[in-house]
Amino acid sequence: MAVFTAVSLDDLTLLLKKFPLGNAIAIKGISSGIENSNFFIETERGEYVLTIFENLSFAQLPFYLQLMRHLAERGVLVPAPVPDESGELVVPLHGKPAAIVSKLEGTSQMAPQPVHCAAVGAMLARMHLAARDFPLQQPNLRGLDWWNDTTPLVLPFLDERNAHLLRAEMHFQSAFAACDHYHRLGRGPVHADLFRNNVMFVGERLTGFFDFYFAGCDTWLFDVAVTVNDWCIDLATGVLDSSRVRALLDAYHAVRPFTADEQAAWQPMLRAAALRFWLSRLYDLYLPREAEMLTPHDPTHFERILRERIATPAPELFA
Ligand SMILES: Nc1ncnc2c1ncn2[C@@H]1O[C@H](COP(=O)(O)OP(=O)(O)O)[C@@H](O)[C@H]1O
Ligand SMILES: N[C@@H](CCOP(=O)(O)O)C(=O)O
Repeated sequence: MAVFTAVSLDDLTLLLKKFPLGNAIAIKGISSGIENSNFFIETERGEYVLTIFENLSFAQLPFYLQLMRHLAERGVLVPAPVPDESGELVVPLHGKPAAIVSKLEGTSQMAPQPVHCAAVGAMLARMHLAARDFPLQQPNLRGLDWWNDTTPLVLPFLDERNAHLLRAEMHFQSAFAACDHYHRLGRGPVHADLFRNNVMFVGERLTGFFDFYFAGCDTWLFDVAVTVNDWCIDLATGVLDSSRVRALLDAYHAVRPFTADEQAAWQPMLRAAALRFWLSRLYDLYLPREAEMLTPHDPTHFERILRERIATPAPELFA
């Protein structure tokens, strides 16, 4: 269930009067997704995706939609937002913010091979470079400040072993974020949630990244670590698969070469990326929002990955 706000063909017909897309032909709710109400829409100009934002406000949305537009204009494969007749990317629909973006071809590749990981690594590096001159600023809202705020909220729900892991990792990550080479890491707008379900492929051809609603400004290496921790692991154990890791990192490095500071920060960053999703999954499990309608993701998956990243030396970032 992922259509929280219903939209009829009549509603769409009215909405499209403000867009250069011709008349509405069809609308179909999309059943996957957990945050927003999404619809495939067919218009006289082609197929698009309509999103009603259930939790983000009008004020928060320009960062995400302008970033997608900025990237699309620079040839990065992301959905391009469609402006209405007055140039607005975000419009009201049933009292909530809504946007129309281009529909990506293809489906998610949930069992990626090295060839898919290489395509993701190269596009991620292109994205980081293309966003360097993006003028809007927003921090990663799921960064260290959020971890500091969230840790005391989830600690009471944890057994002693996990509470110890969380406290120790927060201590480690606070020290890491304060060290010199952390501050020398390249940074800019990052996707911050580039999991398998947020990338489309047709066969081995990557057709786009989507779901930019956790994007923010952070280190590029954090984005690489989030991506590797999902694309390059054995899902049952969290152990990194060396051929997929190599394919993703080498393809990234060929577009935006990693630095020595990034090499030094790589293992702590893989831990940071695991901690971020362990914490958000714990928070969603133990402190669900009132409107939450779906089964939360399993936090133990990222607890396992975090323990694994602490115990096992990280693969070389580059040769
Ligand atoms: N631009 C797009 N092109 C094609 N499909 C899309 C696009 N945006 C979303 N989708 C489809 O909608 C589903 C839910 O989108 P998602 O952004 O993950 O929702 P949520 O933000 O609610 O988690 C995706 O799994 C994908 O199938
Ligand atoms: N990738 C996150 C959850 C975010 O969900 P999405 O469907 O919006 O990508 C996780 O796995 O915890």
